[in-house]
Amino acid sequence: MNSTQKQEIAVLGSGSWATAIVKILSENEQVAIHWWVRNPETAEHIRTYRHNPNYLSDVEINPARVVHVSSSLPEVLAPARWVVVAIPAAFVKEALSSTTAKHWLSKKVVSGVKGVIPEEHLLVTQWISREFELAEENMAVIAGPCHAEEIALERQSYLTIASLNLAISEEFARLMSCRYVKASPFDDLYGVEYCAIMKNIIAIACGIAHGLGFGDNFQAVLVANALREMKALIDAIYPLHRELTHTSYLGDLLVTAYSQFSRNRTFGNMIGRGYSVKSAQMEMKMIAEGYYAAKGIHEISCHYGVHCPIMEGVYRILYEAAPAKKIFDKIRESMY
Ligand SMILES: NC(=O)C1=CN([C@@H]2O[C@H](COP(=O)(O)OP(=O)(O)OC[C@H]3O[C@@H](n4cnc5c(N)ncnc54)[C@H](OP(=O)(O)O)[C@@H]3O)[C@@H](O)[C@H]2O)C=CC1
Ligand SMILES: O=C(CO)COP(=O)(O)O
Repeated sequence: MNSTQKQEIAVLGSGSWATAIVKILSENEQVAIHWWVRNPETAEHIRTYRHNPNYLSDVEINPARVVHVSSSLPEVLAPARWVVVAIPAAFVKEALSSTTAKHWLSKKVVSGVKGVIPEEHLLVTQWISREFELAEENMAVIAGPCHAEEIALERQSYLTIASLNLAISEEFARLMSCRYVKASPFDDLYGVEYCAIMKNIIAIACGIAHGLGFGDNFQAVLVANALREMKALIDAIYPLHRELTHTSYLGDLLVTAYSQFSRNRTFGNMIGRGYSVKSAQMEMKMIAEGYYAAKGIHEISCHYGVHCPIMEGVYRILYEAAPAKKIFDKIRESMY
């Protein structure tokens, strides 16, 4: 690429994370962003007023970088070399259903999604790679402890760009680095993607514990035990020497487990306080990915025969209406 050529990037999704990614990428004058926003009225609002009306609405959208906002997926994909997916996992299949392999030809795909594709038991990168006939080496994920709300405030944040192909992670990490974001390349694509999914379930567990009246002492032990659980499952699925103290595993778990911005923790807190799943979901304007992930990870851990008492407990509370207090009494006994 010569120095005047732009990096054409499609960003798919119009929630908080897609908006934050658009903001980060817009800091780089070498990029041209084509933004897919599913609702045509929202797209029109962004084109006219340069703000997403529904999420991170204080963020100003820079027209010099965001050159195209559209509800047509084929239109947005056509010019792009990179495609960033930031749609909650439960809706990815439906959202991409208007496209075929020909729309994705030669693209490099970066997933910002932290969830499993329902019923498929596949990570988002695996599903996209299979569905649109892309090599796994052309896939990457954006991970790390980073809440969209803090990106809106330009608070110093760290991201990990993981791919089987280090050249891709390095190139995209450069595009995602700016004054308030340091993005680093990494090679454990599937380990990072699985951990990012599991930490959302653990955050729900932390929220439930808080809602039930447990304190910080209990939560610290819950998180430490949960980290071992995550390691046992990921090592069974993708055996590899990995230090879970890396920012993209432990850091991501900590921010979601403890942050005031965490959707999953907020959702869990309501469950612990006695809300039904339906009423807690209705209270939330945003998506708690851990709700869907609890089912996917339950099925995957059963398949691999790995005992995950904390994540399993969350699954039983959310999907089998098991009483939270009873499940947490058992978890309390089993932890050390
Ligand atoms: N928020 C964050 O800080 C971070 C989020 N992530 C991940 O990013 C992904 C996206 O989450 P996030 O941006 O937070 O989500 P939000 O809760 O902010 O937004 C929800 C998004 O889901 C869309 N949506 C709702 N229902 C449907 C549907 N039926 N079909 C298609 N789309 C639908 C909404 O579209 P509409 O507005 O049109 O209804 C909206 O764009 C998740 O996997 C999350 O884990 C990762 C890192 C940080
Ligand atoms: O996946 C996310 C951030 O990593 C979003 O979930 P939380 O808002 O629960 O942290």
